[in-house]
Amino acid sequence: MRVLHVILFGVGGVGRALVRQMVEHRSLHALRYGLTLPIVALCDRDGAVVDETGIDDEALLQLVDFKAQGGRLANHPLGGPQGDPAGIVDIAGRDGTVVVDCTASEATVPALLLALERGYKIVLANKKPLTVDQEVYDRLAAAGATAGEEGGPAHPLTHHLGMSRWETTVGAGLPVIATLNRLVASGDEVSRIAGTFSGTLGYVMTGLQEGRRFSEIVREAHRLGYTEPDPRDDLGGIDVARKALILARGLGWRLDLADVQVTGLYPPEMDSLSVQEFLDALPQLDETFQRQVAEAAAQGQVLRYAATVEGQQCRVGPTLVSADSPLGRLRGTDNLVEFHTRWYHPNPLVIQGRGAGVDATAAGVLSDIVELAFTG
Ligand SMILES: NC(=O)C1=CN([C@@H]2O[C@H](COP(=O)(O)OP(=O)(O)OC[C@H]3O[C@@H](n4cnc5c(N)ncnc54)[C@H](O)[C@@H]3O)[C@@H](O)[C@H]2O)C=CC1
Ligand SMILES: N[C@@H](CC=O)C(=O)O
Repeated sequence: MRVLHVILFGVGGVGRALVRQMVEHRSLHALRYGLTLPIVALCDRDGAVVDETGIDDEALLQLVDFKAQGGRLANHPLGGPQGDPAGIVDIAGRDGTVVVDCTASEATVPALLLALERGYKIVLANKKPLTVDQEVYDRLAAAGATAGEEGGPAHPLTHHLGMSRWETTVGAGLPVIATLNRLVASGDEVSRIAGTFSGTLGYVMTGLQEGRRFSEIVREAHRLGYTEPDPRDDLGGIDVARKALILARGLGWRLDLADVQVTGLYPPEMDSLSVQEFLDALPQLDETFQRQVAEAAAQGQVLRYAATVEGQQCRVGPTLVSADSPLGRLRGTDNLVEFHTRWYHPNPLVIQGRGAGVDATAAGVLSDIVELAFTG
């Protein structure tokens, strides 16, 4: 039996769905792939449960229920405090370990880098480690590869070869990163990537079209687990900007988050509010959106939040499109990603489907883990 020991950071919506799916599919993985995936550490923001033999399934399910009710692992009878993710990798890691990041925090970066230094594998749903400094991206992406020709970093697509996966960082469970990597690996020339990359903003825009109030739809998207922990990351465009940057860096472009041109959907004075205050203040934006959507509808148009990666530049922001266009016909959390390339021309290669949701995302993370068990 092949064994991959799992250290999981983040037991929020995606992390909990992942644990449930891992437990549910244990026999599938054993019978079909001869694979077992013991979870040796489960970590939240300030606590952890560690068991080097693998936390048993009954305890895992109990722990995710405890987390769903707002519990902290530091206070659980099986758990204890932790303030240092790299320390967890140090004590719980061993040959054949995969570190899975389902947080929305930069605090995991040292743990991920340590994991790669030790020869462990990594899977990220978290976009932040990939969108901080270019140097961190290079180290995460180039793991396991030899240095580039002048001793510089190895090519930033080498993660595809075996040590790491971050498929769900763009388009949740949709195969966007795998497609990008395959296009690049084949020598195809990607000239433009465009579309709508946010499940939350798709849900909001199509909800507005149905005549619903902006505030009501955003609160619902938050409750359903589509938004980032702070929904301003979605509404301000920074989450889509991160996705655009991940795609651009995947093409080998050397850009930073500050280089992405971002237009947000709420006024900057709302940045100083707490998350709850922001959610409470949303009705003040209802009328503006209602008017914009009505004006657009009168012209046969709808509002979408679009992204473009082209000519060494990334741009994200609201735009009006024909209600009859591919973007205009999208519904709910669906994303649409077009790859315009030398071989996919004039018609682009298109990926479309659910782009947010904890179950689809967790399933994407689980596929990444299973794939990594057979690489490297
Ligand atoms: N929800 C979705 O549809 C999708 C989410 N993602 C990404 O997956 C990640 C998780 O998303 P959700 O589960 O929805 O968010 P969430 O807010 O429900 O869960 C994140 C969890 O990480 C924990 N955390 C924060 N810092 C930590 C640390 N240093 N160590 C351990 N745990 C820490 C938080 O306490 C929280 O419980 C995010 O990065 C998000 O961008 C990606 C694709 C789709
Ligand atoms: N908040 C994000 C979740 C996936 O990355 C979105 O709505 O797309």
